[in-house]
Amino acid sequence: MAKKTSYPKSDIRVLLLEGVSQNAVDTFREAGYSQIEVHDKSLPEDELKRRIAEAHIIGIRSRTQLTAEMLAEARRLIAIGCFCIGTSQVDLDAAELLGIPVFNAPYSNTRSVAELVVAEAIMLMRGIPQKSAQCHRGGWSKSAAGSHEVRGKTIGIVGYGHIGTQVGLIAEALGMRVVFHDIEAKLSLGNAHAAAGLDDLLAQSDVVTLHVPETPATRDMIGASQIASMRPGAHLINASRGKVVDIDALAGALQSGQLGGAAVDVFPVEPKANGDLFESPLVGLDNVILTPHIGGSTLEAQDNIGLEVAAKLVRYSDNGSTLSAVNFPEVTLPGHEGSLRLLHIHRNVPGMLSRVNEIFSQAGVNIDGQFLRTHPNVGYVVIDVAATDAQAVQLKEQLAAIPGTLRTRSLV
Ligand SMILES: NC(=O)C1=CN([C@@H]2O[C@H](COP(=O)(O)OP(=O)(O)OC[C@H]3O[C@@H](n4cnc5c(N)ncnc54)[C@H](O)[C@@H]3O)[C@@H](O)[C@H]2O)C=CC1
Ligand SMILES: O=C(O)C(=O)COP(=O)(O)O
Repeated sequence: MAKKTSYPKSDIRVLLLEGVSQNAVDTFREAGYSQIEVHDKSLPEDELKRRIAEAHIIGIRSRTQLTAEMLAEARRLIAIGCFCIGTSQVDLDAAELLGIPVFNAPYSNTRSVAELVVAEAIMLMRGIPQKSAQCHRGGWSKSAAGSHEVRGKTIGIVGYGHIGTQVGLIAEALGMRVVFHDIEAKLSLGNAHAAAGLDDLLAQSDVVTLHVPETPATRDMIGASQIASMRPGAHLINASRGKVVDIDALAGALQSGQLGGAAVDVFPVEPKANGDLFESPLVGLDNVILTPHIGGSTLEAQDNIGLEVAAKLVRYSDNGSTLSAVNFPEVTLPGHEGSLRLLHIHRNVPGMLSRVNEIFSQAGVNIDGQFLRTHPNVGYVVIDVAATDAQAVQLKEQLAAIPGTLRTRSLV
């Protein structure tokens, strides 16, 4: 009998890195996938190149860099799962042009980051990092000098998205005044209000917290001149991405006392694995809370992320749905029981759909359903047909031969 599916489930290799939750493994197993390789850290570049060449599905967190060069090795890869929120570690455009959708978990660790940030705001405003460091060294300095309640103080949130809004709501419940800055117009939650701009926010905040993604526009968005616009003795929290802050400028401002303190969870360069040496100009500064990129690292968040991203990957692999892909035309698909489903991912050039349909009309095969979405560069069309096994193989080959085709798959 001719082979009807591009990849029967038993042949699909799933590679999960960076200690992705067991929930993800269970989700794949329950869906009938058996070839699941799990690593508790990211892989060195050479090894990753070898492993990714064999994988059909890869799951990573924030450490694994999937550059265009790395993706060029991924000849069999059909989908990428970022088991986190940020996706800047993946070259999303390169993945799209290879016909590979990328999925993430846009909300599952939001609350974990927000709770940590608000706790850090309290710690910083009480001078706890310095006081704790002194006690650890045998010192004792009981004093109220420089210690403040957060009640009535202003928290400035840069990036009022999922995390930023949660921080705002929790901070307001503690009696803080909340101002925010975002490049998009945002609905203010509670009594929060939009600052006139970044400088305005910096000038009125006792604590500034960053919740923007890493983009060309946010790189070094907090440098020496922005720090100079902050209130003398104010505090900075960064649990977004390391490259958003000029870390040398921050270290200078903390040493000089221009800033009162900082809490930093993310760094321009982070160790690849637990146990690797961590180096930063902030090391040794008593007024800084340093954490090893654990904003989203709670058991609750990791369990939810494992379920959410694995379910999206399974759904795409089994059914073709790309709902909530971050780089790809989004198609929500019904089940296709009884039909052959063909997926055709192509460069978005004029005339592609008519070439696709021509193949079915010439083969005398009726189309039961068709779904199309396009992005500026890439189009994704899904065609459900009643076809014999022999027709299925031929149709897929013909679709693959259309110039501009990036990838085809067939699902039964
Ligand atoms: N430390 C950790 O473990 C974690 C860190 N993160 C980081 O936090 C970031 C934010 O996460 P979410 O709130 O879920 O993202 P989100 O996409 O919901 O919100 C980001 C907000 O930033 C705004 N923004 C983008 N560029 C901006 C600019 N140049 N200036 C001002 N605002 C700008 C956007 O309009 C959006 O409202 C993620 O991209 C990720 O890098 C996320 C989870 C865990
Ligand atoms: O969700 C994110 O963007 C994070 O930064 C968390 O990354 P992690 O999964 O802890 O490597």
